[in-house]
Amino acid sequence: MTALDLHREHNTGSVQARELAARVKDSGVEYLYYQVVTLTGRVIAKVVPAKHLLRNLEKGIQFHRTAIADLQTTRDGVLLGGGAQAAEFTAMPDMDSFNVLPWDESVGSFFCRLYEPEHIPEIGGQTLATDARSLLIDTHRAFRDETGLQMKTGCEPEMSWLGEKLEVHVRPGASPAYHMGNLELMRPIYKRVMEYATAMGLDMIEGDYEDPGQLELNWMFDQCELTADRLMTYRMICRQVASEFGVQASFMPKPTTGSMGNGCHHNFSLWRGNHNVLAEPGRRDLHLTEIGQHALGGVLAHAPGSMMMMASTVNSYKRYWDAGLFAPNCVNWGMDNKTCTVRLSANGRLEYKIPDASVNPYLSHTLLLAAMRDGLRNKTDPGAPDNSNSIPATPDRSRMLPKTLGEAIHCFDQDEVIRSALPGEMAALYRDLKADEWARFCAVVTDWEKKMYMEYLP
Ligand SMILES: NC(=O)CC[C@H](N)C(=O)O
Repeated sequence: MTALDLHREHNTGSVQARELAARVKDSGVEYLYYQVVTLTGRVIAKVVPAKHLLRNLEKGIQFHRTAIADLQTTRDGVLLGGGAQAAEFTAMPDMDSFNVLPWDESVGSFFCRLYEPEHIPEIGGQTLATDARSLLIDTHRAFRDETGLQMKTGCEPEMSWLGEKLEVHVRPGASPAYHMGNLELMRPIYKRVMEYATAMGLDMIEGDYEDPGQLELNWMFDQCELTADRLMTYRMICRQVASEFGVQASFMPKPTTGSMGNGCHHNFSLWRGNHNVLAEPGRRDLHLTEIGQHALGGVLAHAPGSMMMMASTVNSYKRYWDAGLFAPNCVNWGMDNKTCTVRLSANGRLEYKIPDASVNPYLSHTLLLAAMRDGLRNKTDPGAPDNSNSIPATPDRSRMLPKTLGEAIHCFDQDEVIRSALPGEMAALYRDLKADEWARFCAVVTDWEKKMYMEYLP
């Protein structure tokens, strides 16, 4: 049986399938979005009238891959799906991802997993090698099988809301963070986002205003694959709310020079059943168990190698250059130390601060699992916690994180554990996309250069 057969069997034969069909029928949903997340974290979709649900659960939805550069697969260097072969791929809906759009309850949605179509010899019915969402689900399952542990995470997406009416005055030398007046300015927006998010299954827990226009809203931590889906849903909600209010919602990692960047810190913990193995039960002083230290050791050892995916755009790196604005720039960890790459933020919870708001959460979580598995296997020592209370402007070279996308590509190439955490074709495609992005950026003459050099006379 292929992976596609198994998915189909589940979508057609199970009690869940019958219940879902009844639920969709009763819900008044008339249209369904079949959503696919691409390698660079875009959501693409097809819409189908809901009366075809049973057919779609069985046969899936076909997408023409040549139109989707960030999902392309090749075989022996030849584009699969190009030319005469024109192989579409099959997107199979995950039934438990069903949701209804709160802003138009006649529309429902699913997230899908992707498969090679059945007629392609040898690989027909296998998972599409470039499907990061499937990769996370499979990697987490393998991690559980090997270690007996599962990863729970909570993401902290920061983002910028831009619009004339949202501009705030910042007194020179002061920070607008937590300012009540600023939060009030955002009230209609955060209320609408939280209303939609709650309706779509996110258990909202808190929110705050940070730098000008920057809002962070959090929801409850959960299994890592659910958190990843919810981050995608959250971004879609923000886009919708922005259009309702005529403003712009941006997840750009560093929208303004000199202001804080938009991070997306990942808080993670490891669980055996109901027990969080990062902490000793009942112990109150801040501590990290031996198993937690090994997992952390892996995360730190592979932080440079995974940065191409954690901070995946040219712009991402501007966040780390501004020492003092709480984005890390070297490989270190600390006990409740906000300047570090990983912070033990509470007993049982590690906060990984490299990922930014544009991250593909399926890739970031996959790489966290791969790095932790390596740390657990090798009992990697994370070193002593860093007690210094500032981000070094010039960190010790041996502990430096890559400071450009170009350097991050190089670090990825050097890290066998991280490269092999992705199927070969996915690693190659992602690297190509990023190398192309970096090369195109390097060729652009910026305003900064013009200001610096246009008038320069020796
Ligand atoms: N609240 C904070 O710790 C700020 C984080 C910071 N905005 C970042 O880029 O990661």
